[in-house]
Amino acid sequence: MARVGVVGCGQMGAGIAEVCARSGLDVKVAETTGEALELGRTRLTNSLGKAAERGKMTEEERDATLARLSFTTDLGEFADRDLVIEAVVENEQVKTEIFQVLDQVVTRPDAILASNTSSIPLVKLAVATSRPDRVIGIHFFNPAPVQELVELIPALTTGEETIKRAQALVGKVLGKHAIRAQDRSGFVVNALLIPYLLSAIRMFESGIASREDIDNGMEMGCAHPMGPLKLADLIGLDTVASVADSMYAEYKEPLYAAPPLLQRMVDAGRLGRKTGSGFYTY
Ligand SMILES: CC(=O)CC(=O)SCCNC(=O)CCNC(=O)[C@H](O)C(C)(C)COP(=O)(O)OP(=O)(O)OC[C@H]1O[C@@H](n2cnc3c(N)ncnc32)[C@H](O)[C@@H]1OP(=O)(O)O
Ligand SMILES: NC(=O)C1=CN([C@@H]2O[C@H](COP(=O)(O)OP(=O)(O)OC[C@H]3O[C@@H](n4cnc5c(N)ncnc54)[C@H](OP(=O)(O)O)[C@@H]3O)[C@@H](O)[C@H]2O)C=CC1
Repeated sequence: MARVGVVGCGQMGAGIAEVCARSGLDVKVAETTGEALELGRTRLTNSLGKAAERGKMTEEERDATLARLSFTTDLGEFADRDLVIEAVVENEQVKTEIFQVLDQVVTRPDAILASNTSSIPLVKLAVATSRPDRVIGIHFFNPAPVQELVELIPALTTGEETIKRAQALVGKVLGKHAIRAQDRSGFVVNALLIPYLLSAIRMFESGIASREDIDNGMEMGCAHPMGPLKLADLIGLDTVASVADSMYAEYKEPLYAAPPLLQRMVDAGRLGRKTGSGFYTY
């Protein structure tokens, strides 16, 4: 799998593209507009600069990584890709439409179409294509260049060969640790993490403690690298709400229901770090 396509260059798309290019793969990244592409390119270049500054790679390696990356606003340029990883907004309709387009444009018969979705059932994306045996969830964690884990989520339709190839890519090529989960909304990590984040938001909303005390509680009391409200801001409050909605739709359990404050913050465009304001100001 030498040629990879990444759709979406937001925080996850940029991180996934960086991870793949750092592992020696030829990576093409697609965004909808030139403006979004420039933002994504800057995000990626800054992250590589930080990696070089922190001694995670040499300046030569950084430049070689950048040389393996190309950018486009035309998904038609993905014809020769061996693997495409979709990382656009957590919206089933948008993702389904992208899978339909990818199915048309990616011409290699053995090419795999993967999604970085956090919660949308993979089978829904698989059946939108003519190759449901070659669709799989490859779910990275934020920030992708730093977190070691990747969840592999085969849909009911995914073939064994696709699972084997995805597993080899994640472990041998990208050097990440893969865990397998069934195609149930939230998989392993978000099924545990999202109710925790929602509980913290409910705790804040009901005035039990300040945002700082909630976050310090989990950072200093449980050695989490960041407290739940800071983490929700890192993930993006729109994404947290969408993941909660998908999980609520799947399980109908109150613990997955997005609290009103989360919904109002999304309505207000306070999405966390990516918009400069969420539970904190950045
Ligand atoms: C929603 C979903 O579907 C799933 C999800 O992703 S849920 C979210 C999962 N993510 C988390 O839980 C994040 C929790 N937070 C953390 O892990 C940390 O706070 C953090 C990594 C985000 C930032 O940590 P920090 O210590 O404040 O930042 P920073 O010092 O810049 O970086 C931490 C390490 O990563 C390295 N790093 C940072 N950027 C890097 C890059 N682009 N490339 C390589 N390494 C990098 C740093 O060098 C540092 O490594 P050392 O400890 O060896 O020096
Ligand atoms: N945030 C996180 O911590 C994690 C998120 N995920 C998953 O990764 C995916 C992306 O999340 P994240 O990167 O955080 O979100 P962001 O909001 O940072 O980025 C989403 C990107 O998708 C782009 N986009 C939207 N529609 C299209 C389209 N039709 N074609 C191409 N690009 C498009 C957006 O561009 P524009 O701004 O121009 O609309 C934006 O750049 C989601 O499925 C999410 O659930 C998985 C793991 C962790």
